[in-house]
Amino acid sequence: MNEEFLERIRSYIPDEYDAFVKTLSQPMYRGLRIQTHKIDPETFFAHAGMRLQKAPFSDQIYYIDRPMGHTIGHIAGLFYLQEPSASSAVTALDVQPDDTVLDLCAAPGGKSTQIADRLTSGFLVSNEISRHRAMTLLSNMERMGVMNMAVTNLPPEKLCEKTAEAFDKVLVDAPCSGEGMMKKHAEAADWSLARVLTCADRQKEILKSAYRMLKKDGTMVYSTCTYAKEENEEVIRWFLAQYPDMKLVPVEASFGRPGFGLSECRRIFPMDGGEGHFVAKLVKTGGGIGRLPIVKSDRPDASARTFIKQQIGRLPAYFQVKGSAVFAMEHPFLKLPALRQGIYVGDVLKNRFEPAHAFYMNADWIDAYQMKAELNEEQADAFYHGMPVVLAHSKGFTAVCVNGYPIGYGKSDGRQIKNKLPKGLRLPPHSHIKKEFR
Ligand SMILES: C[S@@+](CC[C@H](N)C(=O)[O-])C[C@H]1O[C@@H](n2cnc3c(N)ncnc32)[C@H](O)[C@@H]1O
Repeated sequence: MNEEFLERIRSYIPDEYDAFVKTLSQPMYRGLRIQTHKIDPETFFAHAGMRLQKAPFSDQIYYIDRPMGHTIGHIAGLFYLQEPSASSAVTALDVQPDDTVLDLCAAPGGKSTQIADRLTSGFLVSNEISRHRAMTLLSNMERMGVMNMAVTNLPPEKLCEKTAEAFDKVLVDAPCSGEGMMKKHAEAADWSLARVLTCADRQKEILKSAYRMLKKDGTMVYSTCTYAKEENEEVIRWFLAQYPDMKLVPVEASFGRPGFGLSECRRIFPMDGGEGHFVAKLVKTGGGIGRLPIVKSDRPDASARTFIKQQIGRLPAYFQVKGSAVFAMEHPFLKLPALRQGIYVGDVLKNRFEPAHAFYMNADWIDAYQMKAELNEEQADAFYHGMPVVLAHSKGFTAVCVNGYPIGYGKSDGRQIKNKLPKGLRLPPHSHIKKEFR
């Protein structure tokens, strides 16, 4: 481990330095956050046949001691695997069900899916500057079944041209030197002060745009997964000096410990039960109140409307049609260049409608799907390898479920269900769905 880095940690927490060093040779904390829009914790634990120990950073985050990807629960979007202390930032944001929220640095989506789990009539814009990472963000939003959202792939300064003062809540989970993730990422172990300072400059630039997008009386949370003061308290001090109408308020939480010299903030070290996070909460006392740029709803082709009514018994309030593709949600669509808005319902093709995988993953429609084929573990494993499933079922498109939770969809001919799982989501031949958390 880099000596200069360790010396800095010693200067931060002299009394706990030995305890900190000891944590560096221990395994990383792993967390599992239940997506309550899909499943309540009691039902989840009943299916899992076990209990997990709660972590202190948010309501639904638990410790796990083994990898939990490739399990049915994960594939169905019943939970998100998240470093436990990373869930602290959204706790501090205190999202209300009808909030309009911006997650400015959102990929791969741990905090965005956590925010979405707090919203009902509200709306989430999840932005990610890197195209590649934005695609991962989108696939996680689909897996977790988030509907009232836009995934954008814009530099913050471009996004704020379209959405000035439009958000009640803004999360800036800033790119950082990642000192708290050194055990996980080799590049974070390649520590240098120059890198810390470069990150601090970038964080300040991002905050300038974040400020512009926050409404008067809106709340901003700034977070990092690094211990460096230059990227944490010093960035906040700079921000408060630049924008006197931003007021630092206490993160009212029992996790972690106060920031260095800024007691309103929280710092989490590995001795506090997570790999490491910094969280600051600010309120904007000046400025104005803007609006999201909304567009009129489209009217999709009759084949799409008939299909949706058959499948979920009603029509969502808003649609967008782009070429053959139909998207839906319960919030108006935005005039914004986005990778995705709403749920991708499917495509109007010649004489028929072809649904999309995302249509069947919607967290809000789990009880609404009229066609559900229930698979056992063996059938689910075959399905996830792209195979057809031999199962008597009424003809037509159907959600394919385990314990009532969709993991994808297929088309039944009465005796067999043709597999419609997108190729990119299929498991390689030699790996298998793990039996736990089904
Ligand atoms: C700490 S990660 C975000 C993690 C995410 N919030 C989560 O919970 O899954 C920071 C993100 O900021 C993005 N980023 C990098 N440079 C940026 C910039 N100049 N403006 C905005 N975002 C940037 C990175 O690509 C990265 O995905």
